[in-house]
Amino acid sequence: MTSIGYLGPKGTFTKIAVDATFNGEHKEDYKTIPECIDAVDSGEIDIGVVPLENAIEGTVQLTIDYLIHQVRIPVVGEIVVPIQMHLLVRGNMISEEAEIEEVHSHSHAIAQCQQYLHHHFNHAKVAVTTSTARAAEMVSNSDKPIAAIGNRAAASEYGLEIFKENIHDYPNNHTRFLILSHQPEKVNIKREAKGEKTTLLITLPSDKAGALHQILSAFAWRKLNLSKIESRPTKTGLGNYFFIIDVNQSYDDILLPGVKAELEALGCQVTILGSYPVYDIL
Ligand SMILES: O=C(O)C(=O)Cc1ccccc1
Repeated sequence: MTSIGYLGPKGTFTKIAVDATFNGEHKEDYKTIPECIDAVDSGEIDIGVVPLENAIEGTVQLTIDYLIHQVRIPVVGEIVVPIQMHLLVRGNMISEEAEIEEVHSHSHAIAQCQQYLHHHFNHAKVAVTTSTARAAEMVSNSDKPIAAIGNRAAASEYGLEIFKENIHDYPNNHTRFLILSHQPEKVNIKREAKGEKTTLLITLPSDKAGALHQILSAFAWRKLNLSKIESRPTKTGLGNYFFIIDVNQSYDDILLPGVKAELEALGCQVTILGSYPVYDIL
């Protein structure tokens, strides 16, 4: 049976992405994103699902950096999930905000509720956990007046109450999750894809004026639509960057190989991180 690893425990947003995309496969939770990625790389599991980018907070640096610098696993799919953050507490324990002494969650969840926390919980200690569901689990095991930021599935998984709904600072909140696998033939998804993407990792030749402009023109004159461009440090010194570019189409036989050849002729290094379908959970 195909096994799928995810950032756990049960009740994370990642688990919501997995449940909405895969059928009855064996699902294995991991405590951290690197542990999940390592497990795919070593073959302990067939497929891994990890968060990549949130509409409010941006890229999950841990995921992208781990995939660039530590472990290269092809991206075989993307899942886009709507995100609603709630404040979760143990039942019958808390009647007003002022009683809550600590708020726990994943750093990305805390960042998505920054304004809310600033206005309502300046009195409280805010603490980072490995995931939102881990925070919910901690709250359920504690007899202190503390709260977690997480989703409705975590509230029911750990028997918590929703003290305040929808505390994320901006309404159109979505997260992109990556499906990673060395064995694309094992990826069996129960949804229709809504499109295709290709993600490229590009290293520029050093100190060449106009290099980024030339890179972008290679896409532009072929009318290739880009949905994201981001720079990340190469970690070799200040001012050295990779560019990560998402193109809104699959790696075809003509256009994208043409871009790759053109960029290599300019002295760039080009790596294809994946060409994959996109699934939207609505
Ligand atoms: O901690 C979780 O529930 C995750 O899956 C990571 C995450 C955190 C915040 C928004 C989306 C995903």
